[in-house]
Amino acid sequence: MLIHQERITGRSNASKNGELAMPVGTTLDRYIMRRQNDFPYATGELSQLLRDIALASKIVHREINRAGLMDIAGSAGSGNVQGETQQKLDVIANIRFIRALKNGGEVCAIISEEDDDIVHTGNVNARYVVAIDPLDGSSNIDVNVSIGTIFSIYRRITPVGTEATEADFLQGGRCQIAAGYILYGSSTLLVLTSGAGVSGFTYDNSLGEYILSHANLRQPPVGTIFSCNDGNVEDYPAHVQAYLSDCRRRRFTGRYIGSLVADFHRNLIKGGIYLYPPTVKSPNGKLRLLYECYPMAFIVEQAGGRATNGHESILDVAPVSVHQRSALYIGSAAMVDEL
Ligand SMILES: O=P(O)(O)OC[C@H]1O[C@](O)(COP(=O)(O)O)[C@@H](O)[C@@H]1O
Ligand SMILES: [Mg+2]
Ligand SMILES: [Mg+2]
Repeated sequence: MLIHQERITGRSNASKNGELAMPVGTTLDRYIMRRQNDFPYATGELSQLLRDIALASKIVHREINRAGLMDIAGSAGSGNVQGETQQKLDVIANIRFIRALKNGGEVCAIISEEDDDIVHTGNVNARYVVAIDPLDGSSNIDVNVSIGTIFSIYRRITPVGTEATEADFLQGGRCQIAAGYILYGSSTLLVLTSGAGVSGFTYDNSLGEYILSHANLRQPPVGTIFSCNDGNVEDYPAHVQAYLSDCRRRRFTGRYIGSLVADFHRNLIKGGIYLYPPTVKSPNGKLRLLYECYPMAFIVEQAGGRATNGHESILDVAPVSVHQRSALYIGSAAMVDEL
């Protein structure tokens, strides 16, 4: 069975970049089914996997909305492999996504920001693995600022029926079958790609459904927004500092929410660049290659933007360990090229 057959992309009445022209207002479920029907050999496993992620995100959406009412704000008192203090919602989101993927049956193993090692789901006959950042923007949880979830899906390379290994996760950014993020902001939005364009679905609380609201998202090639933690600028490489002072000279707008998903999404819609260069504290960059950089790079390239670590496209960076970090410069093509 050809991998590409599993991708949820349309070819019959595809728009210019292969993204099937689905009318705004289509439910995520119907969108997934329409894609699947375009591939005679599709088994529905990837479709079900995406539904499982959507389901878990609806539960996390609910938990986030009620966080202030139910003692789930603040630190969980535990740390993760990154040496970061886990927030209670980091742990809750992690449990929710892992449980949904385990019960869904389509995923054999998971790499999560919140777990040191591979989480084996017990579904050894499943053909997909998922790398996930269950809660992105943890520093913003308690202050009611937009946060997110980021995920990346691969087809396993180890034999079905056996336990997955790190090799299944270290295939490289261009082997992602699908990737996406959920933005828990003023509305909850699921943004998704599977290699033929990018679509966004807004969660309608009253229906409990994700509805296609942003068909065929394209990032403006130029923008006037730059997003970085200004407090770290002294650490940045000289050329990055020069680029930022040039942005200021040109009276570009500095916007930094401190949640990658939220900063990325704003720049995807309006045009702009997000930068997290190496710093003294994070000499290899702060963001994690497998479940932050790769999925966002897949999405941005599908939307016409660019992502680099300063030397090469993020999707070409060789993966060597499951929690490895990378510098990230991502956004409007002309701005990243200029940098
Ligand atoms: O506080 P800093 O150093 O600016 O870092 C903020 C960045 O770190 C992150 O919070 C890292 O992600 P997590 O919250 O998932 O650990 C990004 O979302 C954000 O862009
Ligand atoms: Mg993150
Ligand atoms: Mg996180």
